[in-house]
Amino acid sequence: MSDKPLKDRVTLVSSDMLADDWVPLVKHTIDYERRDGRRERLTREVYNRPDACAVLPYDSARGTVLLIRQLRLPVFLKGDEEPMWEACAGVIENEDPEQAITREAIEELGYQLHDLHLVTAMYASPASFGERVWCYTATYEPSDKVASGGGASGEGEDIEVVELAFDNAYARIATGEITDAKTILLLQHLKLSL
Ligand SMILES: Nc1nc2c(ncn2[C@@H]2O[C@H](COP(=O)(O)OP(=O)(O)O[C@H]3O[C@H](CO)[C@@H](O)[C@H](O)[C@@H]3O)[C@@H](O)[C@H]2O)c(=O)[nH]1
Ligand SMILES: [Mg+2]
Repeated sequence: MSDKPLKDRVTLVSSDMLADDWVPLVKHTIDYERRDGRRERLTREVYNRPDACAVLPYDSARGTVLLIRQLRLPVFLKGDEEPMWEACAGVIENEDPEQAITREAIEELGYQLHDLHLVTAMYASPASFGERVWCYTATYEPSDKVASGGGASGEGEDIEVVELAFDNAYARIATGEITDAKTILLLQHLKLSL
């Protein structure tokens, strides 16, 4: 078996743009040297979504968390027709991840959060997306509500903010109601840290 590092076994041959509307979808052709030394030519399609951030806010005095619900079209089209349960999340624009999640929390939840804690920066679906999601927990209390939340209606966002007892939210993983990976990760992280 080869002990060459991966970077010396991958050669980019070509990159063809298949779509470039919302974000680019690019078909890459590479020459790949397998671990056994054999060479092969592969194609892989990469959907270049930007990095993102997500947050699970927790009020320890009341034992509650804030989640959101909204339409996610790929999920809806697969037949999961209830609004998706998720942690507040958004794309990182020209800002650092903490600034991004602070902004998203005000836009989507209507809350100014405190004690941001980075749990992990994960690749949610690495076969097709280079997108890395910076996942945070945070604290909040009722007096931190500073805006209406709900997302940017001008951009088609229609976000329902739901406050739940943590145990109620956590139980919805087992029932199959909560299926979003970053949300499950954050709820499980909080469960382990309580
Ligand atoms: N025109 C157009 N607009 C889009 C499209 N996809 C998303 N948008 C708009 O782009 C904005 C993105 O909102 P954000 O809050 O920044 O991102 P998000 O949709 O919540 O996505 C976040 O969560 C996803 C699920 O975990 C992540 O995949 C994503 O990277 C990000 O973290 C929304 O206004 C949405 O309407 C599209 O294909 N076309
Ligand atoms: Mg969002």
